[in-house]
Amino acid sequence: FVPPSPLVPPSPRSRTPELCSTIDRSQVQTSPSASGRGGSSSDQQGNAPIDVCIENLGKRLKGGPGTLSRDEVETVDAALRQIIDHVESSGMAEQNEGSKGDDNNDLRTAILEMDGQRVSSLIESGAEMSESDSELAFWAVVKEVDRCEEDDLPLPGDVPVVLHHIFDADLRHLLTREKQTTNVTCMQPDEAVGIESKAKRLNYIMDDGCHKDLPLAEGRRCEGGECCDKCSRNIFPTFATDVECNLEKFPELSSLTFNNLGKVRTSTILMFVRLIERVRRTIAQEYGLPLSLVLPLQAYSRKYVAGTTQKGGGGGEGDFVILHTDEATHSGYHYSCVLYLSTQGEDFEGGNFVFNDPVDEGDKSADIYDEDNSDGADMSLADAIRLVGRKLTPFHPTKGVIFSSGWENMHEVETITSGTRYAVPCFFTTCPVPDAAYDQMVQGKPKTNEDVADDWLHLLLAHREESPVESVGRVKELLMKWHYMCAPLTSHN
Ligand SMILES: O=C(O)CCC(=O)C(=O)O
Ligand SMILES: [Fe+2]
Repeated sequence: FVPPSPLVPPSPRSRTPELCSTIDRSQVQTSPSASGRGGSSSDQQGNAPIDVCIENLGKRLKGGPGTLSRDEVETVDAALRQIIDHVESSGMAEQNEGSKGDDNNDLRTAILEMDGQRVSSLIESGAEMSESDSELAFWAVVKEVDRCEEDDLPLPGDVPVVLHHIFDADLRHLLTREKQTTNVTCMQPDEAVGIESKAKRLNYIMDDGCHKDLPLAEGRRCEGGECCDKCSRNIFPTFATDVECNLEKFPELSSLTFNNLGKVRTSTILMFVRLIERVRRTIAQEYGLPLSLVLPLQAYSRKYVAGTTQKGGGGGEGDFVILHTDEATHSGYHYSCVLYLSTQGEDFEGGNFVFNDPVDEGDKSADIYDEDNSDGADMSLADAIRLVGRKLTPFHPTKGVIFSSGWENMHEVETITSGTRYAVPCFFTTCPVPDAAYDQMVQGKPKTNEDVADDWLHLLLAHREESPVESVGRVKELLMKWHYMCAPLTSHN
């Protein structure tokens, strides 16, 4: 099978209109070949491309995702590519950065030499890893891991140190990108007594179609964890770059589980962990939780194929996901995320991710099934039963959505009508790991960077064939040690 290639034009992200205005506009021309996508509408309209680009960026900032037509996106894309080329070729970025440029050269040298201590001291004294530095560092780590494997050497402590700086930089970069947050009231099942409530709770357990009818009460349930009392939905149109999710570059991303890493290349394993760690840090930041308290419980690639039926529970191929609540699937799931590896409208059609909420009392116009509403009258009976009294908030899967896992965030995936859709659902808990669990491990909590490197090797990067029992034990240890592996020694407790 040929993995779909993400073809979305890079989004403006940190390329701000201010940057556009610092360069000589006369030098920036839209050439159709620059984007490889042919002429843009700006050519046809006869406008100066840079002005059209700024205008379109303004429109996008005001109106949010989906505001721009494909032609407008292409105009922005083509102009931005020109600007980036121009800035890079004239060395302008380096000049503007002044002495920081020297620091960054030192930083890049230290990264390429895999000198973790030097990277740390440069960063402590003010050097910053840019997006291109973190890419450089990522590939330097991949090379180092592969070299050690080839030469049968232990992994040096510098490897996790450099990885921690990449993770720090990733979050810093993400915080400058677009995020759309909707706050919602935390919800949990209402434990009310009474025959009617009991009957509804039983229906909810027995019949997936009755999920929406479960009586709810305000507040978080969060068994055993320390979730914050703020529930929300956060959409990140540029949570990851196209390159980071590229299935040609990281082919095994399309079917990855931590349980089966024996034949997965180092770069894919590291990119997967990097993305999950970015999610973990974003959750800690968004919900004001200590990072050590947020641990992944599950993360895997999920493939949806149009026209197929899901075999077995969770994760099996299929073409939709029924309305559900993640915390109902597992009481330890407190925060959820879905990352998208393929693009709606290019790799597949349909397949919206949809938040599905009860209609507020008195807001009949939001009800999808309204008898006075002609659309409702055209609905099949099955859809009418499914949708009566509900308000749907679909979003076109872009790069990532992060939300609290409780009943305030019931959601579903609409049927994929054509193509293949790849997603990475991941679920995080705030349940603390009891200290006794580490005492039972062959190597308990890591104490030095070399110990941390050893855990990276044995729990993720060893490329070992293993039995199902071994892999279950390894993944359990990996998840329990996640924070110790992904955050510097100073943040261990
Ligand atoms: O693929 C998606 O968009 C959502 C998947 C999901 O909700 C889940 O796996 O729990
Ligand atoms: Fe879900």
